[in-house]
Amino acid sequence: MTTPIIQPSISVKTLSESPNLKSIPSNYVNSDIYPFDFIASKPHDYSNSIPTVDFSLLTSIDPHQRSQAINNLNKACQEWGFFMVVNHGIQESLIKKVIDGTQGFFNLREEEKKEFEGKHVLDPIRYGTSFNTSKEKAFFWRDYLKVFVHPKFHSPSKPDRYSDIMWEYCEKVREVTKVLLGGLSQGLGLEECYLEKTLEMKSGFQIFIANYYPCCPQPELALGMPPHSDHGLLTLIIQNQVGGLQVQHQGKWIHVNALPNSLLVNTGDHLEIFSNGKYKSNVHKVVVNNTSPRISVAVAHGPSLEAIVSPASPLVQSETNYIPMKYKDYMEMQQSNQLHQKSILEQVKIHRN
Ligand SMILES: O=C(O)CCC(=O)C(=O)O
Ligand SMILES: [Fe+2]
Repeated sequence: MTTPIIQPSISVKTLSESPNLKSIPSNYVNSDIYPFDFIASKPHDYSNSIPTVDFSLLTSIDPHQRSQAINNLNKACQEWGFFMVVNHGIQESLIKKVIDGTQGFFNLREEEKKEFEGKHVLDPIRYGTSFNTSKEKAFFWRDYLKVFVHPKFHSPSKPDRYSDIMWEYCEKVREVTKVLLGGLSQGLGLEECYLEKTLEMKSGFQIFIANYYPCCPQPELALGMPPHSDHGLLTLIIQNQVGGLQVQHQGKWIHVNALPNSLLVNTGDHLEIFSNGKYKSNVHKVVVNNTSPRISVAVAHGPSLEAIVSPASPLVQSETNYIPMKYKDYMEMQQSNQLHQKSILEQVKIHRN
């Protein structure tokens, strides 16, 4: 049994707090859209096999250690498109502040959060629910806050100190990303700074995405986020202690059991394009539960919004596999449509038979 349709403009946090909510409104039911056991099935728990990248080895002055770390990173991106970074040097206390500040934001009154609603997908601050309610048949059990933080830093004015915390965290996470991208550039057989220069990373786009997935009375019918890949190059994710992220690997869904204090990293569509298909963007989804709200903060890093991205020329021997496109246009297209698998990447992919 499900409750009748409610207006999509209400946040799922507010909805989940309605007294005696025993079932979800029918317009949040995703189980009709996805195959029967897609949401409720127990995911494979191969968490132990998820690749781990030791960041301290990647920055080691010992060339042997560094080259082993690059091989490891290269393998993780080729085989999974997903890995966990440990020893990254971002303090646990800062990560906690980001999560607590995010909780503080979502705890604001609905009218206060609505001040940050945003009207267009390219508005630098955008609070909302689901992914794109104007295009979706069924909504997702997720509220979000999306903020453009680089090259120009924006932030919501509430709650107190959230802006400072966001700024400090985004600077640090951008530094970590820079090192990872340098390693990946070398993993592709290019110079360490090749990717950074070609994609104009000095004015690279960085977006802070805070996600709130409240407790859900029927988690077997709802989805936090549908299967999708991210735009951009690398997305770095932190979460409260609550799991829910699942990544696709060799056709199976793997539940991500995050190592304490690790950064979870997804490869995005533009890394796939830039590498001419060597590093496939990862498909992931988020499931919800009925015991604890989940908070995650995903910071996505892409080229400059003005960069026209195509496969790196040294990697194109005879065939380019992707049509060049301005990153800004790609992002706008992704954000204005339904989020579904790799549907946007498919539009620039060249299929040969
Ligand atoms: O909540 C998560 O762990 C992942 C969120 C996500 O996939 C996204 O914001 O693109
Ligand atoms: Fe994602």
